[in-house]
Amino acid sequence: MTSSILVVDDEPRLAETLALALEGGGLTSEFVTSADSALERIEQGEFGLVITDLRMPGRNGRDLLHELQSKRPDMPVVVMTAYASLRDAVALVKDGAFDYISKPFEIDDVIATARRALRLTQVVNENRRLRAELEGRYSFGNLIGSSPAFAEVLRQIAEVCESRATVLIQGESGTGKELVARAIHFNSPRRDNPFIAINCSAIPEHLLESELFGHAKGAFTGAVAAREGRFVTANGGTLFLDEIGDLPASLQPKLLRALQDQTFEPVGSDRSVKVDVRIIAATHRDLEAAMDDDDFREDLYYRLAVYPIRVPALRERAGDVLPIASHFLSHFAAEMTKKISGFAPEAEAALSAYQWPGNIRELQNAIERATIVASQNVITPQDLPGYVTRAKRPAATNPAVPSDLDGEMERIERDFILAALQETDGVQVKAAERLGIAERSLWHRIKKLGIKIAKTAR
Ligand SMILES: Nc1ncnc2c1ncn2[C@@H]1O[C@H](COP(=O)(O)OP(=O)(O)OP(=O)(O)O)[C@@H](O)[C@H]1O
Repeated sequence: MTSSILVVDDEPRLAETLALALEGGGLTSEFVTSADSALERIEQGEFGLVITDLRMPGRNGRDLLHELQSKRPDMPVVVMTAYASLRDAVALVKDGAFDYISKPFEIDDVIATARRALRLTQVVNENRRLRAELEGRYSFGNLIGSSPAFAEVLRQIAEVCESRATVLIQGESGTGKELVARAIHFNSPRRDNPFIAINCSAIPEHLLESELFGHAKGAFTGAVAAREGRFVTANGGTLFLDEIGDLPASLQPKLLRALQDQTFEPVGSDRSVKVDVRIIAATHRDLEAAMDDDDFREDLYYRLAVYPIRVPALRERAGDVLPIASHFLSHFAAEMTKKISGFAPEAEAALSAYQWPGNIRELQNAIERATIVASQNVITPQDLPGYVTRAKRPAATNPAVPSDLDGEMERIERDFILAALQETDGVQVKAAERLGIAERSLWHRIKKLGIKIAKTAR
């Protein structure tokens, strides 16, 4: 038990009395009478605190502290000493002991010190547990997918995670861009420092600057106190700028400078702040098209895209649909305590055939809903949303190898765009939504493919 205390004193009577007194205070404790037996005991059991006498024959309290610092760096050690060697005890606290107790002591003081030390152990353990959980959650193991398109993403994560290079993650909504960013952070040397995410499109323009860079007291109405921005909160770690394509033009130069020099001034302040932050940005927008339209600064784009990663849409990694669906099914079935063993073959066929314009997020929602409505021990097509089972697509078994891949791809793209426009009566915003792409990107494709839209249909 990590809340147990080990008392070490060469005077057996004193050691026993202290151990009993601690027990009397509601704490668990044991005692030993030498540093050697203490080390042996610690090897066998879990202790949350060691209280040791300083002067002992053989290895003394100082030796024990040093030994524990290398073997169990998180274990707090409290040293006890008679008044005459108080200076030594104070020196040991500077050296890393948690605290000291001078003999003779008041037992209540010892209990209070022990409680404080045990609380520290608890916090350290809790922190370690949470970190292990987070690392587990974002380790590569939880990024599901083995299709060639996704394997390339995993390879890129592994390649870039060790460096501090700025990464630009591009991909449609719901493809897992944030998960990729987290995987990079939690596999980087910065993993013990914060991962801070901010969505540039969710915060009004006038607040975004202070959100990112902080503000001085009185910088604007309502700024009653100075506040640190996300750049400072993320110091030493990673700042994830989601939807960077929506960063207002007015803030782009300031971000560029922060990226170049790791320096900026909080709003309303002329004092520069220097930070050490790794930037990972993501967008579902076509930034190159935005650059062409002068919506996004070219210099900022190149600063961000030092290492670009493109996360494929789910329809480009069709082989991953069923493994990801099964992952979500086990998750939701466990959460809802339902016994569902898998998918009926017809349900699998429907899931595989559907295009998933909303990508993994759409798949996740569909599986959550299916788990709720399922009445058998497998998911049947009736449990899936109607638009999934109704969607028709020719079976892609043994497709003929085209002699002109580019032409063929354009034909497929044109067919999908025309179908979406037809379904949405030519309303481009809706068609783009249906296809899971930005309206601007749809417009570019329409232009590129020379698709003619009837005048009435816009
Ligand atoms: N490879 C994967 N394996 C398992 N789950 C995934 C994977 N990729 C994404 N997910 C899950 O899909 C959901 C959407 O992922 P995420 O939020 O990272 O997407 P996004 O691209 O950042 O979306 P948006 O652009 O809308 O912000 C999340 O619940 C995430 O856990």
